[in-house]
Amino acid sequence: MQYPGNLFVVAAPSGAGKSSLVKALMELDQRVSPSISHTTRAPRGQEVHGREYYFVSRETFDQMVAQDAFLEWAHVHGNRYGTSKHAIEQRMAQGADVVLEIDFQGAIQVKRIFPNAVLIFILPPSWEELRSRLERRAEDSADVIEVRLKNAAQEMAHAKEFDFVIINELFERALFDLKAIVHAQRLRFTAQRIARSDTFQALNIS
Ligand SMILES: Nc1nc2c(ncn2[C@@H]2O[C@H](COP(=O)(O)OP(=O)(O)O)[C@@H](O)[C@H]2O)c(=O)[nH]1
Ligand SMILES: Nc1ncnc2c1ncn2[C@@H]1O[C@H](COP(=O)(O)OP(=O)(O)O)[C@@H](O)[C@H]1O
Repeated sequence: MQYPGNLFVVAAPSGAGKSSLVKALMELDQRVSPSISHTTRAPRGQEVHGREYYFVSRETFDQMVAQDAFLEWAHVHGNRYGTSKHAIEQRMAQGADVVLEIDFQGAIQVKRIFPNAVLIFILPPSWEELRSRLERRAEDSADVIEVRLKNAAQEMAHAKEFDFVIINELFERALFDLKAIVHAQRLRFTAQRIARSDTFQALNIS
């Protein structure tokens, strides 16, 4: 499937820093817009329905699955998460760059539908640091943190299926890497458009 904007998919084990990095990217770059997923997980302290996620019941989620409303969806850490077609289609049709913050299963589904999607995996610098970030974030119970750490190894085994891997040790350095990937993709996209169209004419370049 072709689309006029760029699609970036960011995945990482819980606590590696993907939400912080994506948020910082969007503050610096107004051309990137987020996709708001649906989830059956309960909201955390500061989360707002329609901002971080659409928090829905399992029944509503299953109904949406039955209606084919999701581009992709997956079971993650005991809950369901999905990208609704509605969340991204309009912005993509307008040519916006959209960033999906989803798990590796979703990322692989998206790449099948949109082969030009850029898959970016964020790794923590160490296991100790991953655990201490989850603990310092102080949003999840000890049980939930253990489930997330247990799932992290399996998630990280899929990093090799991604186009880019960023190690989020120093935050500013990782943000620089993420900006560089977005920038490089835009340049590649321009080259692809020129290769398949009369872009020289459209730009008035003779
Ligand atoms: N497949 C899929 N995964 C999602 C979606 N939205 C969020 N996720 C992933 O679900 C996992 C859990 O997300 P969340 O509960 O917000 O916890 P966090 O990873 O600690 O921020 C993360 O790997 C998210 O990237 C989605 O729409 N589809
Ligand atoms: N490079 C970093 N160094 C130290 N702490 C970080 C770094 N990146 C993110 N964090 C912190 O780690 C915690 C987890 O980050 P978050 O973005 O919520 O991760 P994720 O979305 O991958 O679960 C947050 O408290 C965040 O402020």
